[in-house]
Amino acid sequence: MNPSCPINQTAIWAQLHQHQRSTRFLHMRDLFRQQPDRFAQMHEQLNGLLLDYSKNRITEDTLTLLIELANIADVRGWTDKMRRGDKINVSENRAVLHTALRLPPHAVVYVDDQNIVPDIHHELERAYCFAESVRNGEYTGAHGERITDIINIGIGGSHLGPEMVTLALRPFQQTGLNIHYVANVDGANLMQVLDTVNPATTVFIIASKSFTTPETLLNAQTARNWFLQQGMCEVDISRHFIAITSAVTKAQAFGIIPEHIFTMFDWVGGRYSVWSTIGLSVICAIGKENFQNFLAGGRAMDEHFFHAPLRHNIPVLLGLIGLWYHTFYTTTSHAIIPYDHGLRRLAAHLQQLDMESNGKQVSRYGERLDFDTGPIIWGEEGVNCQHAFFQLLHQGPRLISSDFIVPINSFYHISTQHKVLAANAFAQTKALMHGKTLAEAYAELMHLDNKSRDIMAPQKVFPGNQPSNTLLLDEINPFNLGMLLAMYEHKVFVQGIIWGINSFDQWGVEYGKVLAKNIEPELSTNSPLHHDASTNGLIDYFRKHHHDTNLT
Ligand SMILES: O=P(O)(O)OC[C@H]1O[C@H](O)[C@H](O)[C@@H](O)[C@@H]1O
Repeated sequence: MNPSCPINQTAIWAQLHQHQRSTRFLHMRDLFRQQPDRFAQMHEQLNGLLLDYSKNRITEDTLTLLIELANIADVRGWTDKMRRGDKINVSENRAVLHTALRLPPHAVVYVDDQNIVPDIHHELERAYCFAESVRNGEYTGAHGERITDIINIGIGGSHLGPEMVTLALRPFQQTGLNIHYVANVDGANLMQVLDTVNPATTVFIIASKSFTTPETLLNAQTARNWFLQQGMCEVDISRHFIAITSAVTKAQAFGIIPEHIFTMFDWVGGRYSVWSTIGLSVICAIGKENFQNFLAGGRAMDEHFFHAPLRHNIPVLLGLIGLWYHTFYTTTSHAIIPYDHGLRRLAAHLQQLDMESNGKQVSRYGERLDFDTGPIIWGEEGVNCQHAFFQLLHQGPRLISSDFIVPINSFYHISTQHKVLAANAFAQTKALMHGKTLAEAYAELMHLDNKSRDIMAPQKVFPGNQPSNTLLLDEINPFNLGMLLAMYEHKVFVQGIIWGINSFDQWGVEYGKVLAKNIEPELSTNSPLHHDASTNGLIDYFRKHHHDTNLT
Protein backbone atom coordinates (compact mmCIF):
# COMPACT_ATOMS: atom_id res chain seq x y z
CA MET A 1 0.00 0.00 0.00
CA ASN A 2 1.16 3.50 -0.61
CA PRO A 3 0.26 6.36 1.74
CA SER A 4 -2.23 7.81 -0.70
CA CYS A 5 -4.39 4.69 -0.60
CA PRO A 6 -5.00 3.45 2.97
CA ILE A 7 -6.09 -0.18 3.18
CA ASN A 8 -9.61 0.72 4.35
CA GLN A 9 -10.23 2.57 1.10
CA THR A 10 -9.60 -0.46 -1.09
CA ALA A 11 -12.35 -2.43 -2.78
CA ILE A 12 -11.34 -5.62 -0.98
CA TRP A 13 -11.90 -3.92 2.38
CA ALA A 14 -15.47 -3.05 1.40
CA GLN A 15 -15.98 -6.59 0.11
CA LEU A 16 -14.85 -8.03 3.43
CA HIS A 17 -17.28 -5.79 5.32
CA GLN A 18 -20.06 -6.91 3.01
CA HIS A 19 -19.02 -10.54 3.45
CA GLN A 20 -19.07 -10.17 7.24
CA ARG A 21 -22.58 -8.71 7.14
CA SER A 22 -23.86 -11.54 4.97
CA THR A 23 -22.21 -14.38 6.95
CA ARG A 24 -22.38 -13.18 10.53
CA PHE A 25 -25.43 -15.24 11.42
CA LEU A 26 -23.93 -18.50 10.19
CA HIS A 27 -23.32 -20.93 13.03
CA MET A 28 -20.19 -23.07 12.98
CA ARG A 29 -22.37 -26.01 13.97
CA ASP A 30 -24.03 -25.72 10.56
CA LEU A 31 -20.77 -25.09 8.76
CA PHE A 32 -19.44 -28.41 10.11
CA ARG A 33 -22.66 -30.17 9.14
CA GLN A 34 -22.50 -28.79 5.60
CA GLN A 35 -18.79 -29.50 5.16
CA PRO A 36 -17.91 -32.90 6.62
CA ASP A 37 -14.28 -32.59 5.46
CA ARG A 38 -13.89 -29.19 7.13
CA PHE A 39 -10.98 -30.37 9.30
CA ALA A 40 -9.19 -31.84 6.25
CA GLN A 41 -9.65 -28.54 4.39
CA MET A 42 -8.75 -26.31 7.31
CA HIS A 43 -5.67 -27.61 8.99
CA GLU A 44 -1.96 -27.27 8.27
CA GLN A 45 1.03 -29.21 9.47
CA LEU A 46 4.68 -28.27 9.78
CA ASN A 47 7.16 -30.69 11.33
CA GLY A 48 5.83 -31.43 14.81
CA LEU A 49 3.13 -28.73 14.73
CA LEU A 50 -0.47 -28.94 13.56
CA LEU A 51 -2.82 -25.98 13.26
CA ASP A 52 -6.55 -26.70 13.16
CA TYR A 53 -8.35 -23.50 12.20
CA SER A 54 -11.63 -25.12 11.18
CA LYS A 55 -13.45 -23.93 14.32
CA ASN A 56 -13.67 -20.37 13.05
CA ARG A 57 -16.51 -18.29 11.63
CA ILE A 58 -15.07 -18.56 8.16
CA THR A 59 -15.88 -20.17 4.85
CA GLU A 60 -13.61 -20.81 1.91
CA ASP A 61 -14.89 -17.49 0.48
CA THR A 62 -13.77 -15.68 3.65
CA LEU A 63 -10.28 -17.08 3.21
CA THR A 64 -10.18 -16.13 -0.47
CA LEU A 65 -11.09 -12.55 0.38
CA LEU A 66 -8.64 -12.35 3.29
CA ILE A 67 -5.81 -13.66 1.14
CA GLU A 68 -6.67 -11.11 -1.50
CA LEU A 69 -6.40 -8.50 1.29
CA ALA A 70 -2.94 -9.82 2.19
CA ASN A 71 -1.90 -9.55 -1.45
CA ILE A 72 -3.24 -6.02 -1.81
CA ALA A 73 -1.38 -5.02 1.38
CA ASP A 74 1.76 -6.60 -0.13
CA VAL A 75 2.51 -8.90 2.80
CA ARG A 76 5.03 -10.74 0.62
CA GLY A 77 6.83 -7.55 -0.41
CA TRP A 78 7.06 -6.32 3.19
CA THR A 79 8.31 -9.72 4.33
CA ASP A 80 11.11 -9.48 1.77
CA LYS A 81 11.94 -5.99 2.99
CA MET A 82 12.14 -7.22 6.57
CA ARG A 83 14.34 -10.23 5.89
CA ARG A 84 16.77 -8.39 3.63
CA GLY A 85 17.34 -5.66 6.25
CA ASP A 86 15.42 -2.66 4.88
CA LYS A 87 14.79 -0.10 7.63
CA ILE A 88 11.08 -0.87 7.98
CA ASN A 89 11.02 0.48 11.55
CA VAL A 90 10.68 3.91 10.01
CA SER A 91 10.09 5.97 13.13
CA GLU A 92 13.39 4.75 14.61
CA ASN A 93 15.16 4.33 11.25
CA ARG A 94 16.09 0.74 12.07
CA ALA A 95 16.17 -2.59 10.31
CA VAL A 96 14.09 -5.40 11.84
CA LEU A 97 16.15 -8.54 11.74
CA HIS A 98 15.15 -11.02 14.42
CA THR A 99 14.92 -13.58 11.58
CA ALA A 100 18.66 -13.05 10.96
CA LEU A 101 19.36 -14.27 14.51
CA ARG A 102 18.12 -17.69 13.41
CA LEU A 103 20.24 -17.91 10.25
CA PRO A 104 23.12 -20.38 9.81
CA PRO A 105 26.68 -18.94 9.91
CA HIS A 106 27.20 -18.98 6.12
CA ALA A 107 24.12 -16.80 5.44
CA VAL A 108 24.53 -13.19 4.37
CA VAL A 109 22.40 -10.20 5.41
CA TYR A 110 23.57 -6.62 4.98
CA VAL A 111 22.79 -3.69 7.25
CA ASP A 112 24.48 -0.44 6.23
CA ASP A 113 26.71 -2.37 3.80
CA GLN A 114 27.94 -4.75 6.47
CA ASN A 115 27.17 -8.47 6.63
CA ILE A 116 25.75 -8.90 10.13
CA VAL A 117 25.66 -12.72 10.27
CA PRO A 118 29.30 -13.21 11.39
CA ASP A 119 28.74 -10.78 14.28
CA ILE A 120 25.60 -12.65 15.37
CA HIS A 121 27.47 -15.94 15.51
CA HIS A 122 30.52 -14.43 17.14
CA GLU A 123 28.39 -13.14 20.04
CA LEU A 124 26.37 -16.35 20.26
CA GLU A 125 29.58 -18.39 20.45
CA ARG A 126 30.81 -16.17 23.28
CA ALA A 127 27.52 -16.74 25.09
CA TYR A 128 27.72 -20.51 24.50
CA CYS A 129 31.31 -20.61 25.86
CA PHE A 130 30.38 -18.63 28.94
CA ALA A 131 27.29 -20.73 29.62
CA GLU A 132 29.18 -23.96 29.07
CA SER A 133 31.90 -22.96 31.52
CA VAL A 134 29.26 -22.13 34.15
CA ARG A 135 27.44 -25.39 33.49
CA ASN A 136 30.55 -27.58 33.70
CA GLY A 137 31.89 -25.80 36.77
CA GLU A 138 35.02 -24.32 35.11
CA TYR A 139 33.68 -20.83 35.70
CA THR A 140 33.54 -20.34 39.44
CA GLY A 141 32.71 -17.48 41.76
CA ALA A 142 35.42 -15.20 43.09
CA HIS A 143 36.10 -17.61 45.97
CA GLY A 144 36.43 -20.60 43.64
CA GLU A 145 32.97 -22.04 44.34
CA ARG A 146 30.75 -23.57 41.66
CA ILE A 147 27.98 -21.28 40.38
CA THR A 148 24.56 -22.44 41.58
CA ASP A 149 22.34 -19.46 40.76
CA ILE A 150 21.91 -17.10 37.82
CA ILE A 151 19.79 -13.99 38.36
CA ASN A 152 18.63 -12.28 35.16
CA ILE A 153 17.85 -8.64 35.91
CA GLY A 154 15.90 -7.15 33.01
CA ILE A 155 12.39 -6.08 32.05
CA GLY A 156 10.06 -6.22 29.04
CA GLY A 157 11.77 -8.05 26.20
CA SER A 158 14.84 -8.55 28.37
CA HIS A 159 12.72 -10.60 30.74
CA LEU A 160 9.49 -12.03 29.33
CA GLY A 161 10.90 -14.10 26.46
CA PRO A 162 13.84 -15.61 28.41
CA GLU A 163 11.69 -16.37 31.45
CA MET A 164 8.95 -17.97 29.39
CA VAL A 165 11.40 -20.13 27.41
CA THR A 166 13.29 -21.19 30.55
CA LEU A 167 10.05 -22.26 32.23
CA ALA A 168 8.79 -24.02 29.12
CA LEU A 169 12.01 -26.01 28.71
CA ARG A 170 12.41 -26.91 32.36
CA PRO A 171 12.80 -30.64 31.56
CA PHE A 172 15.88 -29.72 29.48
CA GLN A 173 17.42 -27.67 32.27
CA GLN A 174 20.66 -28.62 33.99
CA THR A 175 20.05 -29.70 37.57
CA GLY A 176 21.95 -27.79 40.24
CA LEU A 177 21.78 -24.49 38.38
CA ASN A 178 18.85 -22.29 39.36
CA ILE A 179 17.73 -19.51 37.04
CA HIS A 180 15.84 -16.55 38.55
CA TYR A 181 14.23 -13.54 36.89
CA VAL A 182 13.94 -10.12 38.47
CA ALA A 183 12.03 -7.51 36.51
CA ASN A 184 9.87 -5.35 38.74
CA VAL A 185 11.29 -2.27 40.39
CA ASP A 186 9.13 -3.31 43.36
CA GLY A 187 11.99 -4.26 45.66
CA ALA A 188 10.04 -7.32 46.78
CA ASN A 189 10.90 -9.03 43.50
CA LEU A 190 14.67 -8.67 43.97
CA MET A 191 14.74 -9.16 47.73
CA GLN A 192 12.71 -12.36 47.61
CA VAL A 193 15.21 -13.83 45.13
CA LEU A 194 18.27 -12.55 47.03
CA ASP A 195 16.92 -14.20 50.17
CA THR A 196 17.38 -17.59 48.52
CA VAL A 197 20.92 -17.28 47.12
CA ASN A 198 24.54 -17.25 48.24
CA PRO A 199 26.48 -14.30 46.75
CA ALA A 200 29.63 -16.40 46.34
CA THR A 201 27.85 -18.81 44.00
CA THR A 202 25.58 -16.36 42.16
CA VAL A 203 26.01 -14.64 38.79
CA PHE A 204 23.91 -11.57 37.98
CA ILE A 205 23.08 -10.98 34.32
CA ILE A 206 22.09 -7.35 33.70
CA ALA A 207 20.04 -7.64 30.52
CA SER A 208 19.15 -4.33 28.93
CA LYS A 209 19.42 -3.45 25.26
CA SER A 210 19.55 0.26 26.01
CA PHE A 211 21.21 0.05 29.44
CA THR A 212 19.10 3.06 30.37
CA THR A 213 15.93 1.35 31.66
CA PRO A 214 15.56 2.77 35.19
CA GLU A 215 13.92 -0.32 36.71
CA THR A 216 16.73 -2.56 35.52
CA LEU A 217 19.53 -0.18 36.50
CA LEU A 218 18.05 0.36 39.95
CA ASN A 219 17.68 -3.37 40.53
CA ALA A 220 21.24 -3.90 39.28
CA GLN A 221 22.55 -1.22 41.64
CA THR A 222 20.62 -2.68 44.59
CA ALA A 223 21.93 -6.17 43.75
CA ARG A 224 25.45 -4.75 43.64
CA ASN A 225 25.04 -3.09 47.05
CA TRP A 226 23.60 -6.28 48.51
CA PHE A 227 26.50 -8.29 47.05
CA LEU A 228 29.03 -6.06 48.82
CA GLN A 229 27.06 -6.10 52.06
CA GLN A 230 27.26 -9.90 52.10
CA GLY A 231 31.03 -9.82 52.60
CA MET A 232 32.04 -9.88 48.93
CA CYS A 233 34.60 -7.30 47.70
CA GLU A 234 34.67 -4.72 44.89
CA VAL A 235 37.18 -6.87 42.97
CA ASP A 236 34.72 -9.79 43.09
CA ILE A 237 32.13 -7.83 41.14
CA SER A 238 33.81 -8.47 37.79
CA ARG A 239 33.31 -12.20 38.26
CA HIS A 240 29.71 -12.03 39.40
CA PHE A 241 28.18 -9.32 37.19
CA ILE A 242 27.62 -9.86 33.46
CA ALA A 243 25.83 -7.57 30.99
CA ILE A 244 23.94 -8.04 27.75
CA THR A 245 23.43 -4.78 25.92
CA SER A 246 23.89 -2.80 22.73
CA ALA A 247 25.20 0.11 24.85
CA VAL A 248 28.62 -1.36 25.71
CA THR A 249 30.15 1.84 27.09
CA LYS A 250 27.22 2.30 29.50
CA ALA A 251 27.70 -1.25 30.81
CA GLN A 252 31.41 -0.56 31.27
CA ALA A 253 30.60 2.62 33.15
CA PHE A 254 28.46 0.48 35.49
CA GLY A 255 31.59 -1.54 36.24
CA ILE A 256 31.19 -4.58 34.00
CA ILE A 257 34.43 -5.75 32.39
CA PRO A 258 34.51 -5.99 28.56
CA GLU A 259 34.94 -9.82 28.57
CA HIS A 260 31.63 -10.04 30.41
CA ILE A 261 29.63 -7.81 28.10
CA PHE A 262 27.65 -9.66 25.46
CA THR A 263 26.52 -7.48 22.59
CA MET A 264 23.04 -7.37 21.19
CA PHE A 265 22.18 -5.41 18.13
CA ASP A 266 20.36 -2.22 17.33
CA TRP A 267 18.20 -4.00 14.76
CA VAL A 268 16.63 -6.44 17.25
CA GLY A 269 13.54 -5.20 19.09
CA GLY A 270 13.38 -6.15 22.78
CA ARG A 271 10.26 -8.28 22.31
CA TYR A 272 11.99 -10.23 19.52
CA SER A 273 15.32 -10.62 21.32
CA VAL A 274 15.13 -13.98 23.11
CA TRP A 275 16.95 -15.47 20.10
CA SER A 276 19.96 -13.22 20.69
CA THR A 277 22.43 -13.08 23.57
CA ILE A 278 19.48 -11.77 25.62
CA GLY A 279 18.77 -15.50 25.81
CA LEU A 280 21.99 -16.04 27.82
CA SER A 281 20.03 -17.13 30.90
CA VAL A 282 18.22 -19.66 28.69
CA ILE A 283 21.53 -20.91 27.28
CA CYS A 284 22.83 -21.33 30.83
CA ALA A 285 19.71 -23.31 31.67
CA ILE A 286 19.45 -25.63 28.65
CA GLY A 287 22.93 -25.52 27.05
CA LYS A 288 24.22 -24.80 23.55
CA GLU A 289 22.77 -27.77 21.70
CA ASN A 290 19.24 -27.22 22.97
CA PHE A 291 19.45 -23.48 22.26
CA GLN A 292 20.62 -24.23 18.73
CA ASN A 293 17.58 -26.51 18.32
CA PHE A 294 15.41 -23.64 19.54
CA LEU A 295 16.94 -21.37 16.88
CA ALA A 296 16.50 -24.13 14.28
CA GLY A 297 12.80 -24.35 15.14
CA GLY A 298 12.45 -20.60 14.66
CA ARG A 299 14.32 -20.90 11.37
CA ALA A 300 12.02 -23.72 10.18
CA MET A 301 9.01 -21.48 10.80
CA ASP A 302 10.76 -18.60 9.00
CA GLU A 303 11.32 -20.78 5.93
CA HIS A 304 7.69 -21.86 5.98
CA PHE A 305 6.51 -18.25 6.37
CA PHE A 306 8.78 -16.99 3.59
CA HIS A 307 7.89 -19.69 1.05
CA ALA A 308 4.57 -21.46 1.73
CA PRO A 309 1.63 -20.21 -0.38
CA LEU A 310 -0.48 -17.77 1.62
CA ARG A 311 -3.47 -20.15 1.65
CA HIS A 312 -1.35 -22.76 3.47
CA ASN A 313 0.91 -20.44 5.41
CA ILE A 314 0.41 -20.93 9.16
CA PRO A 315 1.35 -17.44 10.43
CA VAL A 316 -0.52 -15.82 7.53
CA LEU A 317 -3.68 -17.83 8.24
CA LEU A 318 -3.52 -17.00 11.95
CA GLY A 319 -2.90 -13.33 11.19
CA LEU A 320 -5.77 -13.12 8.71
CA ILE A 321 -8.27 -14.99 10.87
CA GLY A 322 -7.38 -12.78 13.86
CA LEU A 323 -7.75 -9.68 11.72
CA TRP A 324 -11.13 -10.95 10.49
CA TYR A 325 -12.42 -10.80 14.06
CA HIS A 326 -10.60 -7.72 15.36
CA THR A 327 -11.28 -5.48 12.40
CA PHE A 328 -14.39 -6.83 10.70
CA TYR A 329 -16.23 -8.18 13.77
CA THR A 330 -14.61 -5.45 15.95
CA THR A 331 -13.78 -7.92 18.72
CA THR A 332 -11.41 -6.54 21.31
CA SER A 333 -9.59 -9.51 22.74
CA HIS A 334 -7.87 -12.80 21.97
CA ALA A 335 -7.09 -15.48 24.55
CA ILE A 336 -3.97 -17.67 24.63
CA ILE A 337 -4.66 -20.94 26.43
CA PRO A 338 -1.74 -23.37 26.61
CA TYR A 339 -2.56 -26.78 28.04
CA ASP A 340 0.96 -27.05 29.38
CA HIS A 341 2.20 -25.95 32.79
CA GLY A 342 5.59 -25.02 31.30
CA LEU A 343 3.90 -22.53 28.94
CA ARG A 344 2.22 -20.67 31.81
CA ARG A 345 4.07 -17.45 30.93
CA LEU A 346 3.35 -17.68 27.20
CA ALA A 347 0.39 -15.30 27.39
CA ALA A 348 2.57 -12.71 29.17
CA HIS A 349 5.24 -12.97 26.48
CA LEU A 350 2.67 -12.72 23.70
CA GLN A 351 1.03 -9.76 25.42
CA GLN A 352 4.21 -7.79 24.93
CA LEU A 353 4.90 -9.19 21.48
CA ASP A 354 1.43 -8.43 20.14
CA MET A 355 0.21 -5.44 22.15
CA GLU A 356 3.48 -3.50 22.07
CA SER A 357 3.78 -4.21 18.35
CA ASN A 358 0.24 -3.55 17.14
CA GLY A 359 -1.38 -1.56 19.96
CA LYS A 360 -1.45 1.53 17.76
CA GLN A 361 -4.00 3.70 16.00
CA VAL A 362 -1.75 5.65 13.67
CA SER A 363 -0.25 4.29 10.46
CA ARG A 364 3.44 4.12 9.69
CA TYR A 365 2.82 7.23 7.58
CA GLY A 366 1.35 9.14 10.54
CA GLU A 367 -2.32 8.91 9.49
CA ARG A 368 -5.04 8.17 12.05
CA LEU A 369 -6.43 4.68 11.37
CA ASP A 370 -10.18 4.55 11.05
CA PHE A 371 -10.65 0.91 12.08
CA ASP A 372 -9.97 -1.48 14.94
CA THR A 373 -6.45 -2.95 15.17
CA GLY A 374 -4.43 -4.91 17.72
CA PRO A 375 -6.39 -6.98 20.25
CA ILE A 376 -5.98 -7.33 23.98
CA ILE A 377 -4.00 -10.54 24.46
CA TRP A 378 -4.64 -12.45 27.66
CA GLY A 379 -4.73 -16.00 28.91
CA GLU A 380 -3.80 -18.60 31.43
CA GLU A 381 -2.78 -22.22 31.46
CA GLY A 382 -5.42 -24.88 30.91
CA VAL A 383 -7.10 -26.55 32.70
CA ASN A 384 -6.79 -24.01 35.53
CA CYS A 385 -8.53 -21.32 33.51
CA GLN A 386 -11.50 -23.59 32.84
CA HIS A 387 -12.27 -23.13 36.52
CA ALA A 388 -11.91 -19.37 36.28
CA PHE A 389 -12.83 -17.40 33.15
CA PHE A 390 -14.26 -20.07 30.86
CA GLN A 391 -17.79 -19.39 32.09
CA LEU A 392 -17.64 -16.05 30.29
CA LEU A 393 -16.31 -17.68 27.11
CA HIS A 394 -19.16 -20.18 27.13
CA GLN A 395 -22.11 -18.06 28.17
CA GLY A 396 -20.97 -14.44 28.22
CA PRO A 397 -22.27 -12.04 25.59
CA ARG A 398 -19.00 -11.35 23.77
CA LEU A 399 -17.33 -12.89 20.76
CA ILE A 400 -13.86 -13.88 21.98
CA SER A 401 -11.38 -15.80 19.86
CA SER A 402 -8.71 -18.00 21.37
CA ASP A 403 -5.73 -20.23 20.64
CA PHE A 404 -5.55 -23.58 22.39
CA ILE A 405 -2.01 -24.98 22.49
CA VAL A 406 -1.79 -28.65 23.34
CA PRO A 407 1.29 -30.89 23.46
CA ILE A 408 0.50 -34.48 22.41
CA ASN A 409 3.16 -35.91 24.69
CA SER A 410 4.40 -34.90 28.08
CA PHE A 411 8.04 -35.09 29.11
CA TYR A 412 6.79 -36.60 32.33
CA HIS A 413 5.65 -40.18 31.84
CA ILE A 414 2.19 -39.90 33.35
CA SER A 415 0.11 -40.61 30.29
CA THR A 416 -3.10 -41.02 32.26
CA GLN A 417 -2.94 -37.42 33.46
CA HIS A 418 -1.87 -36.18 30.07
CA LYS A 419 -4.90 -37.74 28.40
CA VAL A 420 -7.16 -35.97 30.89
CA LEU A 421 -5.41 -32.70 30.04
CA ALA A 422 -5.76 -33.20 26.27
CA ALA A 423 -9.37 -34.39 26.58
CA ASN A 424 -10.22 -31.18 28.41
CA ALA A 425 -8.70 -29.03 25.67
CA PHE A 426 -10.56 -30.87 22.91
CA ALA A 427 -13.80 -30.81 24.90
CA GLN A 428 -13.57 -27.06 25.45
CA THR A 429 -13.02 -26.17 21.81
CA LYS A 430 -15.89 -28.50 20.85
CA ALA A 431 -18.21 -26.92 23.41
CA LEU A 432 -17.20 -23.40 22.42
CA MET A 433 -17.89 -24.16 18.79
CA HIS A 434 -21.02 -26.29 19.09
CA GLY A 435 -22.71 -24.87 22.15
CA LYS A 436 -26.03 -26.29 23.35
CA THR A 437 -29.41 -25.28 21.92
CA LEU A 438 -32.55 -24.54 23.92
CA ALA A 439 -34.12 -27.75 22.60
CA GLU A 440 -31.09 -29.75 23.76
CA ALA A 441 -31.27 -28.07 27.17
CA TYR A 442 -34.98 -28.89 27.50
CA ALA A 443 -34.33 -32.50 26.51
CA GLU A 444 -31.82 -32.82 29.32
CA LEU A 445 -34.34 -31.57 31.90
CA MET A 446 -37.15 -34.04 31.34
CA HIS A 447 -37.05 -35.01 35.01
CA LEU A 448 -38.25 -31.52 36.04
CA ASP A 449 -41.78 -30.14 36.00
CA ASN A 450 -42.65 -27.69 33.20
CA LYS A 451 -42.29 -24.56 35.30
CA SER A 452 -38.84 -25.56 36.55
CA ARG A 453 -37.74 -26.51 33.03
CA ASP A 454 -38.81 -23.08 31.73
CA ILE A 455 -36.61 -21.47 34.35
CA MET A 456 -33.66 -23.81 34.03
CA ALA A 457 -33.44 -24.50 30.31
CA PRO A 458 -32.39 -20.98 29.18
CA GLN A 459 -29.66 -21.04 31.80
CA LYS A 460 -28.30 -24.25 30.34
CA VAL A 461 -28.09 -22.87 26.80
CA PHE A 462 -24.60 -22.35 25.37
CA PRO A 463 -24.73 -20.10 22.32
CA GLY A 464 -21.55 -21.69 20.89
CA ASN A 465 -20.11 -20.21 17.69
CA GLN A 466 -17.16 -19.08 19.78
CA PRO A 467 -14.07 -19.37 17.56
CA SER A 468 -10.79 -21.08 18.40
CA ASN A 469 -7.60 -22.28 16.76
CA THR A 470 -5.99 -25.42 18.09
CA LEU A 471 -2.23 -25.89 17.87
CA LEU A 472 -0.98 -29.39 18.55
CA LEU A 473 2.73 -29.91 19.19
CA ASP A 474 4.29 -33.38 19.31
CA GLU A 475 5.88 -32.26 22.57
CA ILE A 476 7.26 -29.06 24.06
CA ASN A 477 10.92 -29.29 23.10
CA PRO A 478 13.38 -26.57 22.02
CA PHE A 479 12.70 -27.02 18.29
CA ASN A 480 8.91 -27.00 18.60
CA LEU A 481 8.97 -24.06 20.99
CA GLY A 482 11.14 -22.17 18.49
CA MET A 483 8.55 -22.85 15.78
CA LEU A 484 5.72 -21.72 18.03
CA LEU A 485 7.32 -18.41 19.02
CA ALA A 486 8.44 -17.54 15.49
CA MET A 487 4.92 -18.37 14.30
CA TYR A 488 3.46 -15.76 16.63
CA GLU A 489 6.08 -13.18 15.62
CA HIS A 490 5.09 -13.59 11.98
CA LYS A 491 1.39 -13.59 12.78
CA VAL A 492 1.80 -10.19 14.47
CA PHE A 493 3.88 -8.98 11.51
CA VAL A 494 1.19 -9.97 8.98
CA GLN A 495 -1.49 -8.09 10.91
CA GLY A 496 0.69 -5.01 11.36
CA ILE A 497 1.48 -4.90 7.65
CA ILE A 498 -2.18 -5.13 6.65
CA TRP A 499 -3.25 -2.50 9.16
CA GLY A 500 -0.40 -0.29 7.94
CA ILE A 501 1.20 -0.07 11.39
CA ASN A 502 4.88 0.19 12.27
CA SER A 503 4.94 -2.88 14.57
CA PHE A 504 8.47 -2.20 15.75
CA ASP A 505 8.40 0.99 17.81
CA GLN A 506 6.72 1.64 21.20
CA TRP A 507 6.25 5.36 21.75
CA GLY A 508 3.40 4.75 24.18
CA VAL A 509 5.77 3.01 26.58
CA GLU A 510 8.31 5.82 26.22
CA TYR A 511 5.75 8.44 27.26
CA GLY A 512 4.96 6.66 30.54
CA LYS A 513 8.67 6.41 31.30
CA VAL A 514 9.17 10.17 30.87
CA LEU A 515 6.27 11.00 33.19
CA ALA A 516 7.51 8.58 35.87
CA LYS A 517 10.93 10.18 35.72
CA ASN A 518 9.38 13.59 36.41
CA ILE A 519 7.17 12.38 39.25
CA GLU A 520 9.77 10.31 41.09
CA PRO A 521 11.72 13.27 42.64
CA GLU A 522 8.43 14.88 43.64
CA LEU A 523 7.77 11.97 46.00
CA SER A 524 10.71 12.99 48.18
CA THR A 525 10.07 16.74 48.41
CA ASN A 526 7.30 19.12 49.40
CA SER A 527 7.54 21.15 46.22
CA PRO A 528 4.26 22.48 44.80
CA LEU A 529 2.53 20.04 42.42
CA HIS A 530 1.27 21.07 39.00
CA HIS A 531 -0.49 17.96 37.73
CA ASP A 532 -4.22 17.35 37.45
CA ALA A 533 -6.15 17.20 40.77
CA SER A 534 -6.14 13.39 40.91
CA THR A 535 -2.39 13.00 40.35
CA ASN A 536 -1.66 15.83 42.79
CA GLY A 537 -3.91 14.19 45.39
CA LEU A 538 -2.27 10.78 45.00
CA ILE A 539 1.26 12.17 45.25
CA ASP A 540 0.29 14.24 48.26
CA TYR A 541 -1.24 11.21 50.01
CA PHE A 542 1.87 9.13 49.25
CA ARG A 543 4.13 11.86 50.67
CA LYS A 544 2.15 11.89 53.90
CA HIS A 545 1.97 8.13 54.39
CA HIS A 546 5.21 6.74 52.97
CA HIS A 547 7.90 5.65 55.46
CA ASP A 548 11.36 6.28 54.01
CA THR A 549 13.41 3.10 54.42
CA ASN A 550 16.42 2.11 52.36
CA LEU A 551 19.04 -0.61 52.46
CA THR A 552 22.11 1.06 53.87
O1 LIG B 1 16.24 -3.99 27.21
P1 LIG B 1 15.90 -2.61 27.67
O2 LIG B 1 16.55 -1.55 26.83
O3 LIG B 1 16.19 -2.41 29.13
O4 LIG B 1 14.35 -2.40 27.44
C1 LIG B 1 13.41 -3.14 28.15
C2 LIG B 1 12.02 -2.83 27.65
O5 LIG B 1 11.81 -1.44 27.82
C3 LIG B 1 10.54 -0.96 27.41
O6 LIG B 1 9.54 -1.46 28.21
C4 LIG B 1 10.24 -1.32 25.99
O7 LIG B 1 8.92 -0.96 25.70
C5 LIG B 1 10.44 -2.79 25.76
O8 LIG B 1 10.26 -3.08 24.39
C6 LIG B 1 11.81 -3.20 26.20
O9 LIG B 1 11.97 -4.59 25.98
